Amino acid sequence: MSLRLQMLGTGGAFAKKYYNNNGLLYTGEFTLLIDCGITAPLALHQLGISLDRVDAILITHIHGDHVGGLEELAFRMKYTIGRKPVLYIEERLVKPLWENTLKGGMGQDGADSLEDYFEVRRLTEGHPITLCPNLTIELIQTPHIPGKNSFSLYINDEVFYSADMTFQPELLQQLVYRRGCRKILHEVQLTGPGEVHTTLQELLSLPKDIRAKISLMHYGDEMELFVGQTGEMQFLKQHEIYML
Ligand SMILES: O=c1ccn([C@@H]2O[C@@H]3COP(=O)(O)O[C@H]3[C@H]2O)c(=O)[nH]1
Ligand SMILES: [Zn+2]
Ligand SMILES: [Zn+2]
Repeated sequence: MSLRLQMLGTGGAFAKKYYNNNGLLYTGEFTLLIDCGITAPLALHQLGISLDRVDAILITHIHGDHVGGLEELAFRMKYTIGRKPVLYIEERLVKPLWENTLKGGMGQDGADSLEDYFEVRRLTEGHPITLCPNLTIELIQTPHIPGKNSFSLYINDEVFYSADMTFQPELLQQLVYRRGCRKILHEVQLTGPGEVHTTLQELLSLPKDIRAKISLMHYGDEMELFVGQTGEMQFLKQHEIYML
């Protein structure tokens, strides 16, 4: 069965209408949660998806809209389901995720590491890993904020899912023209000066054949004002299921 993607949310860090930009990737036999932000537990609840149906979580980087739901998810798994969630995480994110984000709430009763709550599967950038027979993911490090590691995903050697990142036209061209990338799910900042994100104006400067492969996500609450102004690029919609 081919891959399907359902976004629990498609909003940027401060968006209220569209929830955090977190997605469920379905292979038919395996379900991966890509990022688990503050709104992820509520979004799963509203969709009627129990935590038990999530086989693994993968995080792209450490910001609240991407990891802020991990405490609730792991506590509920521990105390109500009795199972540790599988967590795919780039090796350089392990320490900061525990020491700087989760330890304050979850360090208790002798629990003092990420492994006390998760089945941790460490990833290395540039080394693809097969999560199940028809799902392979390669992490590609992409610039976001100086000093903060952030990793985009290259799925099954043909679909690019951007983490939060600044505009990287050479990477997008290399993926499309040299690696056969046929779909790009890309974050976008609609207003203001980008700085730590990729702006709509920057994406509009890409060649038309690349724009035609892009769907937009991680946008602000003003999204509707921009419908019709994004060229060939379409906004991903929350909850809709897309074939990848
Ligand atoms: O140097 C900085 C650092 C952060 N921020 C904001 O904080 C948000 C954190 O989540 P995000 O990465 O989805 O989006 C970020 C931006 O909205 C910023 O504008 N400039
Ligand atoms: Zn974000
Ligand atoms: Zn971020």
